[in-house]
Amino acid sequence: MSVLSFEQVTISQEGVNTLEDINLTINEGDFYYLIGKTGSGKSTFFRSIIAELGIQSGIASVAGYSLNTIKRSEVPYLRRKLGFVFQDFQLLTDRNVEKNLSFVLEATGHTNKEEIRFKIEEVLARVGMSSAISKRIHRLSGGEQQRICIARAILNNPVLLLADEPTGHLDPEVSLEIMQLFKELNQSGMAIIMASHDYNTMTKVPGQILKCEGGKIFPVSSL
Ligand SMILES: Nc1ncnc2c1ncn2[C@@H]1O[C@H](COP(=O)(O)OP(=O)(O)OP(=O)(O)O)[C@@H](O)[C@H]1O
Repeated sequence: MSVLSFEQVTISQEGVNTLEDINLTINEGDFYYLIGKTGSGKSTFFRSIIAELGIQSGIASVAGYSLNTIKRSEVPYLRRKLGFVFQDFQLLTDRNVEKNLSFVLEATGHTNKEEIRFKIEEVLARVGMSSAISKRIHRLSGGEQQRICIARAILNNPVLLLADEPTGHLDPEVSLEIMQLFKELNQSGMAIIMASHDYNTMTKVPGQILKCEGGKIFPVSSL
């Protein structure tokens, strides 16, 4: 099943076309690296997927929502079907792991305490961090913090996970562990698009590659 479909899509910012004529279909279970130089448009692409930037022309849908006709009031529902992982962990460092995760669930409309606890335990098990539930974020290593970010991203069981340089601040060994975790999530059916400059890791955890260059996004067969 397709989780993202872009047909002849153009995205502009302040009257200038940043990305043009994007044709791309991403299906459940796909794993894509998104490569490209600084300023080539990777963030622009992500921002269009989450409906932060509108589509100038073409036809686009993500997770069952048309980006051409989506209403502002529907955007939070679209985003609940997506997960985000960034280079900067963006965790509440003075709170514990459970609070960081319950915060997201409460913000997305969950009120049942037992259900919240159950979901948190479930995602922590998936990222191998069950024993950290009561630990404060600042006591965790960089790799552990990134695992918590991934747990946070999958709380609502997204169909598509967007990761922007998720290993950018991690050493090679820890990066590889994090990549293995992404691979496991992907094997469970979650589609993933990961912007990355980490070619070393990419050779060890292979995926399909999209290149962002000259205002276009297109598949390439090698780095
Ligand atoms: N708010 C904006 N208004 C106008 N142009 C913008 C805006 N934000 C970004 N751009 C331009 O869009 C182009 C793509 O930028 P974008 O941030 O998407 O690149 P990127 O590939 O994500 O870069 P990086 O790897 O540094 O994150 C750049 O030329 C940038 O100057």
